[in-house]
Amino acid sequence: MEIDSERVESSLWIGNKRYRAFLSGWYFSWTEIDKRNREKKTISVPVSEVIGVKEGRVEIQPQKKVEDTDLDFTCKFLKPGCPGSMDHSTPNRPSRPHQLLVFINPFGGKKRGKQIFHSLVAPLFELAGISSHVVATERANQARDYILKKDLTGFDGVICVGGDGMFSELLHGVIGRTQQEAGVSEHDPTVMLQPCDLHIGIIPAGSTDCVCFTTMGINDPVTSTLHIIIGDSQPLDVCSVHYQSTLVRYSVSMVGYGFYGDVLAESERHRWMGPLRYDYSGCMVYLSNRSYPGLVQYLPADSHISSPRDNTRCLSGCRVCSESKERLFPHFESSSSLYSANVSQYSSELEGEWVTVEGRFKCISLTCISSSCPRSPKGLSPSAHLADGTADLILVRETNPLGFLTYLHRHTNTQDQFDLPFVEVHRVKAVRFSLPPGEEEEEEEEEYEGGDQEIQASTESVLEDPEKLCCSNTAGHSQQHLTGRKERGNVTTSRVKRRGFVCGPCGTKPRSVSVWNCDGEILPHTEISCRVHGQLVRLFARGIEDSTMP
Ligand SMILES: Nc1ncnc2c1ncn2[C@@H]1O[C@H](COP(=O)(O)OP(=O)(O)OP(=O)(O)O)[C@@H](O)[C@H]1O
Repeated sequence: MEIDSERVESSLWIGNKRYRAFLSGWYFSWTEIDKRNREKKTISVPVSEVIGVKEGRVEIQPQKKVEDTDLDFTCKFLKPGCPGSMDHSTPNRPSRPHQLLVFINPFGGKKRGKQIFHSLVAPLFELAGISSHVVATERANQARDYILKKDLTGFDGVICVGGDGMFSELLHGVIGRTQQEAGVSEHDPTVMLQPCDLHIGIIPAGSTDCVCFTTMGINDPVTSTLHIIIGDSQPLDVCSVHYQSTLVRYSVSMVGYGFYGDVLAESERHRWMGPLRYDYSGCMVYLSNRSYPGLVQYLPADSHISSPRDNTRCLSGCRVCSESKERLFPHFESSSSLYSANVSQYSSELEGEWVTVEGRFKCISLTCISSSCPRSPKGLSPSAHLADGTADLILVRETNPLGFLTYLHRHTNTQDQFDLPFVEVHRVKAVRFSLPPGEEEEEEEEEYEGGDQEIQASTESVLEDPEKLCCSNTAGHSQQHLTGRKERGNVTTSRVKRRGFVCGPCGTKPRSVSVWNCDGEILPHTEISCRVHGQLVRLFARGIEDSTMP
């Protein structure tokens, strides 16, 4: 073996073939040598993409097997060109995590969370020398509360093994904790939230896994694990949803009113059906052919930078996202913390002229990301960016059932869902929704003093009778309600007027007010405001690579 300060060289045998191997600071390469000492093909792997090296012959899958032989070693690496392997031009060298906090939802998706973690993820973590503290959740919101309250010293990231609901728990925990530590109020919609240093990793084990699919291009636990191990870092925009001056929830994938709100409300009534309930409820709500009056105000994003109809895709190393960093963090200075200190408390991102749109809508959706999933590979807004500080606002006006079906169907094929006369899409930085005059929510002063059980009970009563959804103030399970309750002793709840006549194929009463579906949770308020926080959190991900593009 030859050693100099730059590189190490040695001969190597793989099976009965001889190779010459080189190890430099950045790359590990091996070149096959034939019997006449001629060099053949070279394989080169960036050292940053080596998962781990162990003495002996080691197999991990389908079962762990170690053959302890003196002269052998096993090197596991990301195969070049595979999902997760690094494009050599990728500028930032990631720093690898050493210790991770893992939350497994044993009941998410097909209830395979524990099995997925122990058979596919844990052996790779072990090989990579990553230690993990594993918590199998016993109740909803346990992961969020753990992140908010426990000592997280030493952890380089938090991982969820579950679906979008579990991701949302981690999102709320990480953002909430970061703001608590920075002394920033989450409730003030004008304040610039502190970006979060603690990375979030997603091992898909849910029903939809939309956030994982949108940020990786694939729902595959091993690919996700490899991104975590090599410490990939993908910033992500987050939308905060407020009711008056109270934070209600954070959202990444969808805040939807009308059709999407009604489908969620309907599906909650049919939980016993399992995942089938979404298809069933989708049909029922579609057949009821509802539309709702609304007054939408939005703050447009700079249309010179990008547009939701520019036919681009946000891919790994996206130029729009990387150039947005300077705009979003003008006072950024590199330091131990990602964007620490010196950030102005108030964002200039909220400057500009608001645009107002009034009408009747089949649905209104706001999404920070494309929100793709295996059933809708292009997603709600195919050209949305992961980290440009904007969201796409999609307004689908009242139309005939066939027109709306065409709109829905185009999410599943290659046709442009925005190329329809009743659909408009805008790239925005903030949105406000209110009911037009005459349709307002009637405010009734009611003491909001419920505990968890009361929230649960009120939710259940609403689910028994979906009509209550339009007149009740169902609280979701968000941190904001729980923490907010302490601060606001006298928050008013709202009741909403509705019209009482029967129509529609499923015989339900048409309502003048729908509900908001915020990443799969029903919001307790109708008149909300939303604001996009650019690059607020970081995922162990790299964005979608060309090779994995859906
Ligand atoms: N032990 C538990 N018991 C009951 N609910 C739980 C538990 N752990 C987590 N949860 C809640 O279950 C909800 C759904 O879980 P998860 O998102 O993992 O799966 P899913 O709903 O099947 O997938 P998706 O959200 O992708 O559709 C989450 O909102 C989470 O808060």
